[in-house]
Amino acid sequence: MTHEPSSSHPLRVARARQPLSGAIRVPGDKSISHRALMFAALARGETRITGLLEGEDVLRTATAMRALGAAPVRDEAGTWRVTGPGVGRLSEPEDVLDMGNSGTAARLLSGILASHGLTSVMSGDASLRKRPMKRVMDPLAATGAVFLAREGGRLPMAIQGRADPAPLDYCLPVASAQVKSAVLLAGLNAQGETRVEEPVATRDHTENMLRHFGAEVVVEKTPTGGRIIRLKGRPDLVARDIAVPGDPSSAAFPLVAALLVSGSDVQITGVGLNPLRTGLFTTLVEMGAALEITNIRTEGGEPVGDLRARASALHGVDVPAARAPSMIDEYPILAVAAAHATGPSRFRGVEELRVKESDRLSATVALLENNGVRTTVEGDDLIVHGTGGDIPGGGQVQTHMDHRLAMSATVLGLVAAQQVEIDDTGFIDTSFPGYLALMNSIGAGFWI
Ligand SMILES: O=C(O)C1=C[C@@H](OP(=O)(O)O)[C@@H](O)[C@H](O)C1
Ligand SMILES: C=C(OP(=O)(O)O)C(=O)O
Repeated sequence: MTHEPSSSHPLRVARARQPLSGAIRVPGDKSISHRALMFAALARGETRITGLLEGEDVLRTATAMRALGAAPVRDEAGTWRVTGPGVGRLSEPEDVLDMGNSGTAARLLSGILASHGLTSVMSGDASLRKRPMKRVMDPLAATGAVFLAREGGRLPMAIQGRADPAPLDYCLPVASAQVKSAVLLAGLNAQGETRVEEPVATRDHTENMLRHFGAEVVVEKTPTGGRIIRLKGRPDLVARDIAVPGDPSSAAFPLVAALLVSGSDVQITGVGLNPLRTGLFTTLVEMGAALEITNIRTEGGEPVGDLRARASALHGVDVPAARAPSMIDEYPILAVAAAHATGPSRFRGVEELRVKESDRLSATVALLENNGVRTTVEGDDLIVHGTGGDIPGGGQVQTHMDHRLAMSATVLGLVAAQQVEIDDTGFIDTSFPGYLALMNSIGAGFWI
């Protein structure tokens, strides 16, 4: 069942009474987990996935792949086996595909559905039904697939896919790994070369996984920091095991909590360090964070390492727009760090925050303002006026069905003078099941 606000889980968070300490692991990477299930379904043979994130978003993808004729089987926590029908061989789903809260699942799956000769209908929860799908419908329509969506390109959406999709040549108008991935996934069943150009590099898990399963992918860096990706169509994708690293976007929450709660010392092991995901770590170090990254190794084709964060007096920072794709999901928690820091911080070019699970720009502003922290929005920039460790708190937080807002609010509560009241923490399960308990294991003292 999709978690809806009617079954909300409110939480009141009080200031931490002790330093946070200990060594933890965070759940598997959400982006890689969605892709692992999808690629396994498109490959010949049985793929074994370890470390799969069993959050609600990824379970939606597993259910959708089952409806399309793949057979994902859960052997034990995080360990799954998927037998793929293979590219071009998926079967027509009998019912609506419900993608819950997950933009990644909906957008990536659109690429697969457009390039198979079947008709499908996709929907999602109240948050996902508000999010723009035109960004994938527009490029994917050039395959010959037909899309029918609600006003403004919103779900529910019907897709009449093509068994012989035309290969695409597309330049991304927005920095979006989801759109890039939808185009590449559609290219798998197209004869000839699919080409995607991105003006700014975005997370490249799709490209890495395509190669992992045996596709020919050529990536060229452009002089201005972008990339051109070429995929040879109709590759023979062959099942290969996948080890999913810990999610850096999830690690962000205990990490920032450790930096802010006085006296803390926390280690987070096995965290993915793909350079297109680590903008937050770079930014925190610029703010003066005592953040060490050690034991860097490669696991399943992705760099992985261990993090150690110790409480630090942070100062304000100016985050360039070009860094946004490498930390796009981390702005709400970075805003909490900036609220605690000394001096102002400016996050440049964060317009994409407006189309996430909530309008994260407005919701982040409300999170801080309702708790006594001043903010300014100038065009597409967010400015947070740091309090120098003096966050009043005492506010109510509306999370708008957004897991990252909810987790950011819990961290704010740990360092605010007055309790912070959060309307619903239930959506945390979309990306970080067990978050509150894991935080309690290092001393957060959440009342759950
Ligand atoms: O490709 C992915 O796995 C993701 C890409 C990002 O979205 P956009 O592509 O919309 O930037 C990110 O916000 C999302 O959490 C996961
Ligand atoms: C934006 C996010 O996810 P999605 O787009 O998959 O809903 C997120 O996890 O922060």
